[in-house]
Amino acid sequence: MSLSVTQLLEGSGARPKKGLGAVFGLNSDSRRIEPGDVFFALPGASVHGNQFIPEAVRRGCLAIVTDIDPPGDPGVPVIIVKDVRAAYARAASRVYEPQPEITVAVTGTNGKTSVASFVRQIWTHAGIPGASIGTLGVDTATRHIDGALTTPDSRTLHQSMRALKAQGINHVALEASSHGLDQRRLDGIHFEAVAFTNLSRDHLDYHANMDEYRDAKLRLFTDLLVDTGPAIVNVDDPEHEPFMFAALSAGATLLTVGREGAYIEILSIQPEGYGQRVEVRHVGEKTSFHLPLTGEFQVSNALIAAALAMSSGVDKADAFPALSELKGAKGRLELVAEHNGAAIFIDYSHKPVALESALSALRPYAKNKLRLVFGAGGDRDKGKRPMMGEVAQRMADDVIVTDDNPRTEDPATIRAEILATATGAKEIGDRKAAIAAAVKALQPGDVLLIAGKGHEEYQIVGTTKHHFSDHEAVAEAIKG
Ligand SMILES: CC(=O)N[C@H]1[C@@H](OP(=O)(O)OP(=O)(O)OC[C@H]2O[C@@H](n3ccc(=O)[nH]c3=O)[C@H](O)[C@@H]2O)O[C@H](CO)[C@@H](O)[C@@H]1O[C@H](C)C(=O)N[C@@H](C)C(=O)N[C@H](CCC(=O)O)C(=O)O
Ligand SMILES: Nc1ncnc2c1ncn2[C@@H]1O[C@H](COP(=O)(O)OP(=O)(O)OP(=O)(O)O)[C@@H](O)[C@H]1O
Ligand SMILES: N[C@H](CCC[C@H](N)C(=O)O)C(=O)O
Ligand SMILES: [Mg+2]
Repeated sequence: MSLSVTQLLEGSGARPKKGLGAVFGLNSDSRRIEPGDVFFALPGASVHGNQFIPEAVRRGCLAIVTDIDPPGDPGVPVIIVKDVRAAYARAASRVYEPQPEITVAVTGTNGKTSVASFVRQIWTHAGIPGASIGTLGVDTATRHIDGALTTPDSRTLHQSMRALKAQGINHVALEASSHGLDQRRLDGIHFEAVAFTNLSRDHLDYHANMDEYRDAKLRLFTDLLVDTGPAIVNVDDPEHEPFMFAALSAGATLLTVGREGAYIEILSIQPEGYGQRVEVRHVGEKTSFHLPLTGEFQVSNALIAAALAMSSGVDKADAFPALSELKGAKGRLELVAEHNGAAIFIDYSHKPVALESALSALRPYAKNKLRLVFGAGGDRDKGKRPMMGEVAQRMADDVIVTDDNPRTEDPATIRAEILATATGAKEIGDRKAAIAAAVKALQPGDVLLIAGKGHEEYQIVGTTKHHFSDHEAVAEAIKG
């Protein structure tokens, strides 16, 4: 379908001159402009896209949309809008039509990937073809495509969604990251239902403080939900109130979930093997089910997912039974092997509260020692490092501090920042060697947690991405 620039920018406040040709496509990266595209020059974290206007023009862009007057005369029409990131997102949703009609989104510091995956699995169980988009990439019941960001760039996102629609998929569950919300990557979507899992420290390298981090996440509730749509809030999280009030003031239908939940109330949780038996009350009616996942936090994730699924077309009669069939997202407290009478788990905890949740979930299974191998990513929030060291020191019996993705930082400095609080830990920088040493040390009754990289199949050192998989490192260590 071809659009005019006016149609592309509807709602942005701009009044483009008449007579511009039909838009071929759009891009915010000058290096990828094709003839007939509109170039959206965005205010970036490091540079302003206006710098790249000459390149975009050279490559044949039809017009430029930006938020401040660019220097000189670029030679093509320039359209100034107030919020160019939001305009870009809305334009992408129009250019890549048709889009799936039912979209839901989850935000929060931990649990987004798990919830999005669970919603997709519940839809599938109920006979609804669905997809999840987030940290893992784009997933349907039968296909997986790797992704780069948790919340993709608007253009990539809407292209992926159009491809899903073409496969007959009308239901999509999305992860809304704070970067994604702050950068308006999702502003082309009106969500059918939204959810909040929890809030704790993360990304303070990007957001100035916790208030700004929270405000970015609140946008999902205040700006992106359809009128009166369901807003699901985990009321067991100490930070839930602002989300509850945001939902109410936005006129949303508030659905609370948790031990204190009114929509889904958790009545009891009992361990059943590595899984758990859960009893809940859903709108007055009691239901019990086996959740085949380790960790109480997964109960919260599963129930939030059930609430999102029931808010987007799934019957209660299908939603709760589906929870007994859930598969954990890859590398989310995943039992990967049993060796010498010990259990080995891989988990994506790379934030203090996530690490704490994972260790406390595993403690009951450690008849002997609870062992931990972990590190912290470079070029990311440095404040997380001593906090994670403190959690490790307090909650694990044996700790090896190793490398995560050092990126452009000195790996030894990152380790030292963790070791400052994990004073009893050993240090083995090479992650493969650290995993081998931890596996070798396993005694019957031990539990080993390898934290931080979860599903990742790479390690970023400097700016190079090397192949690396915790799963493979464990398998090799077991083989000896
Ligand atoms: C800090 C951050 O979020 N950066 C994202 C942001 O880039 P930016 O605005 O900083 O870009 P910039 O380099 O300043 O450039 C400004 C503009 O000039 C354009 N440009 C640049 C160079 C050029 O030659 N020509 C050109 O047109 C750029 O395309 C951009 O539009 O917008 C880009 C396009 O959407 C993203 O790819 C990029 O993600 C980077 C790669 C990234 O690593 N982001 C991470 C931190 C992130 O977003 N993580 C979250 C949370 C993860 C989680 O908790 O799960 C995520 O959603 O993944
Ligand atoms: N509800 C929860 N409460 C506390 N910790 C959790 C919760 N859900 C998951 N975790 C922890 O956080 C880790 C990441 O989980 P998940 O990938 O589902 O979250 P996410 O929000 O998508 O994270 P990211 O922002 O890194 O993509 C898990 O491996 C686990 O350690
Ligand atoms: N989306 C997150 C992932 C972190 C994963 C961890 N392994 C690390 O490299 O810090 C980020 O980019 O901050
Ligand atoms: Mg995620």
